[in-house]
Amino acid sequence: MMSSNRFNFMRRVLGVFQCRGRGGEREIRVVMESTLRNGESVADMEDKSGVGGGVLDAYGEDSATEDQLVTPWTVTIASGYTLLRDPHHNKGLAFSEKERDAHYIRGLLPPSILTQELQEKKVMQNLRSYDVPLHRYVAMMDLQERNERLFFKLLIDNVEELLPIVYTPVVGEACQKYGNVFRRPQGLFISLKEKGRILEVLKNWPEKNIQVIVVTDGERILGLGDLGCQGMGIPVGKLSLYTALGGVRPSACLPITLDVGTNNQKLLDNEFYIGLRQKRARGQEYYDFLHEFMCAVKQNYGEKILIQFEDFANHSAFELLAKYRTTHLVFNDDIQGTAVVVLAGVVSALKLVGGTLADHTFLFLGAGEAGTGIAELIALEISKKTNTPVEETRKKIWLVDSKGLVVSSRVESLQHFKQPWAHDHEPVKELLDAVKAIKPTVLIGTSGVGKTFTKEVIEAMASFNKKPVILALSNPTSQSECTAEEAYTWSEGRAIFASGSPFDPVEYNGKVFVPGQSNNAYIFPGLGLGLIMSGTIRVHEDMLLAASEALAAQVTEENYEKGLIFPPFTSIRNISAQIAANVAAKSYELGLATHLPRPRNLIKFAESCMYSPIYRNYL
Ligand SMILES: NC(=O)C1=CN([C@@H]2O[C@H](COP(=O)(O)OP(=O)(O)OC[C@H]3O[C@@H](n4cnc5c(N)ncnc54)[C@H](OP(=O)(O)O)[C@@H]3O)[C@@H](O)[C@H]2O)C=CC1
Ligand SMILES: CC(=O)C(=O)O
Ligand SMILES: [Mg+2]
Repeated sequence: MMSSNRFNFMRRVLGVFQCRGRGGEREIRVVMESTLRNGESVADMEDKSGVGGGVLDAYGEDSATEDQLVTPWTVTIASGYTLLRDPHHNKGLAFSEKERDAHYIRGLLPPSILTQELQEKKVMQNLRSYDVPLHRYVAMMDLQERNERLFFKLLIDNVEELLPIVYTPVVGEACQKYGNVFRRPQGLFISLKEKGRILEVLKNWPEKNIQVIVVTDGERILGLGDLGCQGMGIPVGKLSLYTALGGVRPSACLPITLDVGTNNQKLLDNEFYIGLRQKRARGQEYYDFLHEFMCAVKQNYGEKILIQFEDFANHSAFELLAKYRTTHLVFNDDIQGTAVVVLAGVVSALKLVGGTLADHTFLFLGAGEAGTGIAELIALEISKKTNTPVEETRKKIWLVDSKGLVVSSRVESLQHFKQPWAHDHEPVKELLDAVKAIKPTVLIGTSGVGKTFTKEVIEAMASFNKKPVILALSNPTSQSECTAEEAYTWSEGRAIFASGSPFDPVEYNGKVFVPGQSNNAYIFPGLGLGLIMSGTIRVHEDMLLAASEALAAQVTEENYEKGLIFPPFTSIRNISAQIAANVAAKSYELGLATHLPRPRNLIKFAESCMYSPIYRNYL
């Protein structure tokens, strides 16, 4: 039944496009015909989706019933100079002779025709010639604004080299200097000035079929603090990873910065600051503004729009997540995405250090979003695996904040998210003393403060652990609790180390150690794809555990031999497909998926959803 519906749907699409006979539409017709010509059965087609840029009921015409009103959209075709200026369609020197004639671009380009591969080689060569990392960032942003497919091809093919540019650490510097590097809008800026008109502002964004929003209010950008409106670099960077690492179509991604002011006086005094020049709105004014935003997003894009909260300060992050998790498809990357990646890393580390999760003792420096988020997911996983109440499994997890060890005598003055971690213990002020008192097997840095894992701290960890697990998660590199070199040297080459921002391999005593990157970038692209492709309406904690399991399963013997607890980013698209499939499977199991019927092979389905950056041929 479904097979013939899908088949009819395709026939109908063909009919519409043929009778209109417009160039841009003929392109879609060809895609459809070649799909059918590949000899795949109609049943195979059910395992494919339009999420990745193929077939979508973009204008709602196909899903509308006969008595519903639809907007009579017309498609205008970009040609000539406009085509060269349109980043979605521009191919630069890769336009063929035929395309140059058909689209009125002859003479607007020099005569040479390059392949996409040669263009890629040229851009990489140019990028590598810049010594200043920020210049590479600006060059990448320029490319994204000029030729989107080439940008994503570069990012996908050179992920380990370019991730540190478009993402941490360089994106951190870009945010600090965003006023200087800002060129063209890459997302929506919604400020307090737009209060009461947020829906109207959303409608100004040119793309209509948005599937994922990454939103920040800029108050805790990486470990760099309040960068106000200049935090925009983060949603832009995260969403470029949604496409490059997770295969979500770029046109379905919308970066948003909510500008509610900043308490960063340096920015307020900076003549190039791009945001509102006022102190942050707090309390009712802030939450009313956020509520208007959340309602407007749902009204404009529907129930299944995924909203990723990013780099909010913890005093709003926990509250927003708690408030909207039951009414919207939301997840907080810093609390939940980080937890998923770290749980996967710790589970893989067990292969190297032995024991089960329940056998280990965890100590965190930093009891905020990342710290308590990770702690809670580890406690939940142990609880599920050992059938022990989570109140019990929390007892082997300890946290240190800026005032020292989180203990029961402090409970009255602790923020609510720290309270479950206030165990009975005498007060301990310093991390080193806490390490000596608790004797953790796993030490995790989520403080946002660099250089806090001192020589003494690492040596103490190495004194009672054969293989201490040390995760310095704070970003960017300047805020990392220690460097890879410090971890390996001070532990005499015994540490199992990973960090939030990348470090180069380290040679110690004639052996090369390859540090892993423990970053939520492993998770949110695949998790998001899994939610989108299954039409999931709410995020459930079991989906987080499913994502974590999928990531841990991707670590190979070869990786372990190098001391790695994460697979390399070079296989991230495959990893994302596995994560997406596991997440979607859980969603179907929980009855939270609306894309029905459930595709039989979820991995194949995830792969078929993924955006490809290869140029299309224009007729
Ligand atoms: N690798 C990854 O994937 C991710 C990394 N991160 C990084 O983690 C860091 C923290 O983020 P997040 O948890 O959201 O931030 P929060 O602000 O929510 O938490 C920071 C925590 O660190 C504590 N802290 C601050 N200074 C010190 C200090 N000198 N000694 C001990 N504790 C201290 C704070 O204590 P108090 O509560 O007393 O103020 C707070 O508990 C950032 O650098 C961020 O980039 C975040 C998400 C993902
Ligand atoms: C990686 C990330 O989300 C952070 O540092 O905030
Ligand atoms: Mg973040």
